[in-house]
Amino acid sequence: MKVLVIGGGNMGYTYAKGMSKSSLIDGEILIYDASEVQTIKLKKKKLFKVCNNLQKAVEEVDVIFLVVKPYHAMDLFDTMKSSVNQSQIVVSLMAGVSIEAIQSGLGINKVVRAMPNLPAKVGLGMTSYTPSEEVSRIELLTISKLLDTTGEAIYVENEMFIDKSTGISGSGPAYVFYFMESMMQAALKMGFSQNDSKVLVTQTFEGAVKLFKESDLSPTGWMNRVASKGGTTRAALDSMKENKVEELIKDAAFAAFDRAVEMSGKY
Ligand SMILES: NC(=O)C1=CN([C@@H]2O[C@H](COP(=O)(O)OP(=O)(O)OC[C@H]3O[C@@H](n4cnc5c(N)ncnc54)[C@H](O)[C@@H]3O)[C@@H](O)[C@H]2O)C=CC1
Ligand SMILES: O=C(O)[C@@H]1CCC=N1
Repeated sequence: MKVLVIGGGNMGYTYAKGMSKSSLIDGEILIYDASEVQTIKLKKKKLFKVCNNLQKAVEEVDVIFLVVKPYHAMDLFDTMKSSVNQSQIVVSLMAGVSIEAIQSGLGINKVVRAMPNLPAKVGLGMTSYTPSEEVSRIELLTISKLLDTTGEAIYVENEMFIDKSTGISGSGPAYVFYFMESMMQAALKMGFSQNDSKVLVTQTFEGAVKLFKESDLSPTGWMNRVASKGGTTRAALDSMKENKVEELIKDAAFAAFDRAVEMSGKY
């Protein structure tokens, strides 16, 4: 199977790199980026066949990944439209661009919409995906195997769940970094060095995630294991409760979901 990735930035490069290890790929992954600077950078990596002619590249492949920013989608569709064909599968990693917009923009039917996340860079990505009805089961299985190369991939029932997973896993790494930054700032304020603050916080996150993954205990169950009655953790958790931190985090995730829905109406 021949695969072309369009848009070789953060996500496009990461997914192309992950997929290039897959035995499903016939030869090298083709990659195209509209920016000359990015094209030079991609060529230096020597991992893919970097293309200069988009139309020619589109005609050569079975599967096309769209990994440009949503606001570049329409221009890209106009450039590609005359080169795509009905047997090709188009996989979009773009937030907030609907399957219908892709089908009508390109004049094709087989579309898989997916929501990736940045930890795919280290093989720990989380991708959700959903197909248009014209994609067969076998074709979907193939696409899911490609997405699996970057971490975990789950099928979701419909596009609303793609927008929902944008609010949880797509944007989610930024919420985790926000929490990490806040804890690092607290550590610095207490007098720890930059380096010690980083180590204290990173190891705490990594350890907590590993504990959680390796057991059936809920997050509340684990919180109760850390917190002693009348102790330090309870003081912190009470402070978070009083400040309604849980509500604020939920609001943030819904703000991202709402924005994804709003964008889908726009593009
Ligand atoms: N960065 C993230 O954490 C996540 C990003 N996404 C989605 O991934 C998509 C790409 O995001 P990033 O990789 O972060 O952006 P990016 O800006 O790093 O990469 C986009 C690339 O597309 C290229 N480009 C622009 N117009 C083009 C065209 N017409 N043809 C070919 N290449 C073109 C740009 O030169 C750039 O290298 C977005 O649609 C975003 O919604 C989804 C989930 C997470
Ligand atoms: O912020 C964005 O729009 C993209 C989608 C999810 C993460 N980054």
